[in-house]
Amino acid sequence: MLRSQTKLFALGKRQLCRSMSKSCDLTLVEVDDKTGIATLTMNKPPVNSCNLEMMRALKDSMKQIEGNKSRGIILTSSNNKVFSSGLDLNELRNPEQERLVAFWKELQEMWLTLYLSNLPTAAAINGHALAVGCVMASACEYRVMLPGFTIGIHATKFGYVVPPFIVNSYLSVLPRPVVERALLQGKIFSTDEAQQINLIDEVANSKEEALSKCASFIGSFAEANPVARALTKRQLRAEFARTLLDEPEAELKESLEYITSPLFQDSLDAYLAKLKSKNKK
Ligand SMILES: CCCC/C=C/CC(=O)SCCNC(=O)CCNC(=O)[C@H](O)C(C)(C)COP(=O)(O)OP(=O)(O)OC[C@H]1O[C@@H](n2cnc3c(N)ncnc32)[C@H](O)[C@@H]1OP(=O)(O)O
Repeated sequence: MLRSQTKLFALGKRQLCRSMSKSCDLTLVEVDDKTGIATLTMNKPPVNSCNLEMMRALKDSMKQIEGNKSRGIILTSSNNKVFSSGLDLNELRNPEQERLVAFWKELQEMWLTLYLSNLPTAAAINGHALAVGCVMASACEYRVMLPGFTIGIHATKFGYVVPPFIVNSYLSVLPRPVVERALLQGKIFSTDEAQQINLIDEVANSKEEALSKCASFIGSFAEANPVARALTKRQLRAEFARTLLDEPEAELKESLEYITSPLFQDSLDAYLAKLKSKNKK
């Protein structure tokens, strides 16, 4: 570990995850030695779907970055077509109770860790960002997206009643009437549409440019006291995180009841069949 870190230091980069546990394969963390900004790359082929292990890896990586006194986090993907395809739908289909409980708790914790991170956060959206993929991007403080991709929360299209913390992720970025219409329609936005409604802040023409714009955003806090910044952010965001901070068990119970209902399971079956059949044509 020490030897590879030293070598990477010499190249001007610190790579944190090199020889860590297996979960690190799902995420890669690289800290720029000059700026102190960490790039957290989702790395779960084929489409960065979030299963239990992926969400645990994301949460652990974010905690590791915070503990390492980095100056900010840029969330991105190693797949140049897909930022994240959202929750792994296989986790929701005919789930085994114990795993489903662990899965949902991990989603709650991963979202809280990102949404309330002490550090400035930015998403370099270098591919489609669907459902929880969009939720993760919205939980960041800044979003830069590449052209020609899509972003949105389309849960109502496959029979899911959107939980309050996911609604709040949107509400912290978009005005209420826009959120209401987008969620009820299950609207997926193109990059241009997302920029028009301010779901994203900027468009970049390459991943490098997106990362650089995210780094500039994080750099804009150079003059702010990190503790004052972090506490003010927490204060501003606490209201939207309230359900999960105060009553995670109630939210868990409600979500589990819904996920295991025949109504949801039937819709999910139909949706998954459609998704799979696309590749057989
Ligand atoms: C219950 C929660 C509360 C409400 C919130 C909902 C949260 C969620 O996040 S649910 C997840 C919803 N996500 C989706 O509906 C995304 C579906 N995927 C796609 O539209 C496309 O895969 C893509 C645009 C992301 C990428 O397209 P591309 O052509 O590059 O890849 P594919 O050939 O479609 O996919 C490859 C492979 O991966 C499987 N897959 C894709 N997404 C998921 C997923 N979310 N969970 C599980 N599996 C997924 C897809 O079926 C393909 O599998 P096969 O190779 O076996 O056919």
